[in-house]
Amino acid sequence: MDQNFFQKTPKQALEQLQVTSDGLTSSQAAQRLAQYGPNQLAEGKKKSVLAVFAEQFKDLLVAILIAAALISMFSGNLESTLVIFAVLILNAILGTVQYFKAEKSLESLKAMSAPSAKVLRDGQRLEISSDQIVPGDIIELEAGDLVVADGRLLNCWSLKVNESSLTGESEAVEKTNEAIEGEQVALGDQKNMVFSGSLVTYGRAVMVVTATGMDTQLGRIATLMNQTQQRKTPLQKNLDDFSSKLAMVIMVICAGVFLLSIFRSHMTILDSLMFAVALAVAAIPEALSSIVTIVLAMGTQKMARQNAIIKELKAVESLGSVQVICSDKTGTLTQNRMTVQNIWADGVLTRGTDLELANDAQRTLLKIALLDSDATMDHETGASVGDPTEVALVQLGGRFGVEERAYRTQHPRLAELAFDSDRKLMSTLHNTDDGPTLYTKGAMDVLLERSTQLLTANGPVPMTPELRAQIQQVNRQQSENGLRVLAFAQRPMKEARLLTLEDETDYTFVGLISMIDPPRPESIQAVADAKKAGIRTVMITGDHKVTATAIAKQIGIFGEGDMSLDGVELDSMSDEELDQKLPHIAVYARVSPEHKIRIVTAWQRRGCIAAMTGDGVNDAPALKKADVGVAMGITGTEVSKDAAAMILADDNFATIVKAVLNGRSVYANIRNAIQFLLSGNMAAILAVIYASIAGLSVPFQPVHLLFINLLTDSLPAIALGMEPARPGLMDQPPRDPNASMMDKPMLTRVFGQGLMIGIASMTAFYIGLNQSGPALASTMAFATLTLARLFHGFNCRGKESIVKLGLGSNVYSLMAFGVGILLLALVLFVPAMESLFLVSPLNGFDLLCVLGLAFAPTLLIQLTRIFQGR
Ligand SMILES: Nc1ncnc2c1ncn2[C@@H]1O[C@H](COP(=O)(O)OP(=O)(O)OP(=O)(O)O)[C@@H](O)[C@H]1O
Ligand SMILES: [Ca+2]
Repeated sequence: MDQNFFQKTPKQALEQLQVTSDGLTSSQAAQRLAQYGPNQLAEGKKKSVLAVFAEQFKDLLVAILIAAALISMFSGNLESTLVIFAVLILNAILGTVQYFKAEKSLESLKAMSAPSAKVLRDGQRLEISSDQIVPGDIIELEAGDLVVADGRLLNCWSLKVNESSLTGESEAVEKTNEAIEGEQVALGDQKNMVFSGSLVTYGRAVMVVTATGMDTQLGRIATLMNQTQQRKTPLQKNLDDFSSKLAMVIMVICAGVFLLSIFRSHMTILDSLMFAVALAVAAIPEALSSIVTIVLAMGTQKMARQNAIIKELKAVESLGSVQVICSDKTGTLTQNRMTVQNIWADGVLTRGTDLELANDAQRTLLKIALLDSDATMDHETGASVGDPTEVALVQLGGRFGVEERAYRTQHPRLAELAFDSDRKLMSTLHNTDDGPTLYTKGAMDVLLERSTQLLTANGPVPMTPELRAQIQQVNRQQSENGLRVLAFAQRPMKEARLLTLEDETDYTFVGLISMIDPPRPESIQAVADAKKAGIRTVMITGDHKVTATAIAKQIGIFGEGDMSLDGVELDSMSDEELDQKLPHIAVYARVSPEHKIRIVTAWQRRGCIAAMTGDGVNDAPALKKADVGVAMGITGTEVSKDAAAMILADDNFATIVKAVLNGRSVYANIRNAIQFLLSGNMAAILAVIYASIAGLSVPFQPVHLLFINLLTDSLPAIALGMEPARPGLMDQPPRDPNASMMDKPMLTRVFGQGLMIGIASMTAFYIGLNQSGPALASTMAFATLTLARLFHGFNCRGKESIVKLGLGSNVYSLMAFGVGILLLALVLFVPAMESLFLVSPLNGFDLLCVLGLAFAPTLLIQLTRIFQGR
């Protein structure tokens, strides 16, 4: 295809792409999708099943196991060798399956958060996933959108685009739709083209797609993007670190045990080696890292079902330790359903419900409200499209039987300056009976400052300090009731022409309209829940300070000793002063997105983990800076979603608090699972070390330990990961984000519980030894160790006794226990297993001993808890 679309006029571009201004037909689109493929960048080649399978063997542990298998083979124990290899292969298969499952779940999360585009097809405006876009599609762009394909601009209104991902230039570029002459024009100078990967920072436009997927400029320069590669979370990195340290310690101990066996117990080298191998196998927690991954993945899936879509796995962990949530007001804490309450013009305040248009000033106010707005409404059904603030205005028009559509056809819009939250104004230019007039609406304080006149029923009068004070008085009174106040003004223009920001001055102030945006009922509960959980909620809003404070009081964010700041006050504060007041500032009002970075940085300077919400284009940097950046799924811009770590599918503040609860419970569950696995391993380690010091034979064969570590221990560990959130979890302060999971209490528990289970196993060993010999001793020790660890699963569900926890409150743990018993019975009682698992038959007495000894540690732990009233 001819690439030089910049030389063509919009009409020529449409012709060449064979599309009308109604967009492609759906059959055309389907055909082009088949021809050009989905609009996405090729990701780094996916790993093949075989490669992933092979990877499972690249592990220190596996090397040790292979060594064990070889040693077994040379000692004439071929069955053992076969079992070890079988187990290794089984483990590798499980690991492979789990890798692809985790990848799939990550992909489905990614699909949920994929950018969308507003496209015109069959003359209809649709919102579709960006990968469905094809060449020839007509796409609408507005501030906050990501450009998802390359395209020629057909029409644009003050469009500014940030192309830094392509050109490295961080300043936004202004675009036009005029054709450009010349053959060779650098990308940066193709002002009538937009490119995939850029961000719309300002204005609006309509483009026709000229290239998609790998045909885009980004596709050409992009080295293969390996987006599916998941980065490890801090916890996973910590555990990797722990594992490698553990491996070192184990090797040292193994060497010690080996030498001890040879020199003190005068064992053969082969037998001594078996000791060392048993110890290594006993100590290495094979299943640990996969179990952490599984629990994290299950956690994100649960969160997604509750409307919190996790984009970065590490957000799950950070959520669990969040100490402060900085939230937008409008739409997140409040319903974003605005209804006009009062209007003020020409010195008269009237209720929105019972007002009649008494004079010209009021009529002008309504006219500006309807013309200087993009919202539309079907006045029969009440269905509306657009920004809720503007919908409220259109609704107001409806109450007088004035329909915005009729007005807008009568006075077409000649030019506009779009709303942005930095400026807090929106302006449009129209032809009126008095010639071209600029209409502006926006924040009261901004607009009043720029007004030199006031419109009365008898025409404009000069603005005096008294009039100003009167308007401010009305504004304050409205805001104190939590109403959002919008101001309206106009300005005659000499000629109809394109607007610049300098035109927004020298206004005739027309009036005020105040509207109510009630808090979401769930917000009040969620803020209270967060508070109980030691989490501070802070409101950050573009709205007026008085309005914001009134709402913050209603929701429970603003309490005794708290204060509110506005953007100007924040600017005048030094960092030291801010740091000092920070804990008491409940509301930041009239802030621009740049302030958000300063606020989040201040909290982080205190060492706090901060979550921050954002929806606009300019919120992206703050979302990236926060520990958990939270974007709005419904009202959020694509740019903000791109920058966030979590997306709220329902825009609801309460969902953040729910996600925090889930984050905490995932962390607690992982900790319990780790404690379970490590204490079980500790039992085996202590038993093996004891046997080697006492000069006994090896209590466990490698195959025994593998059976426990990979099968009977994995199930309860996963069940622990599925433990439902404890009711008291949100009554505690957040955990210290810097504290290691392997803290002293944890290690003490691991050692203590491991010691108990180890003693039980060795007692069984001695009983077997006395009854018959090493073969029975080893079988009894193995059976006791397995069973005791299965029982121990119940102890690790929490710190409370099982009476308090309720045996049935985690059915998975019961199921895991049942399956574990079944597997053990299979090994002990099916004759064919005897030679494979090196077990000898147990009689009734042996079984009774095993049962009693295996249950003893759990009984002891549970009784202690009951006596302690836990
Ligand atoms: N569509 C609009 N046209 C003109 N002015 C607007 C419009 N929407 C909001 N404003 C004004 O700009 C101010 C800031 O709006 P902005 O959207 O940045 O924040 P917000 O939605 O009020 O609060 P939050 O940041 O909590 O979502 C508002 O208080 C209002 O005065
Ligand atoms: Ca906002």
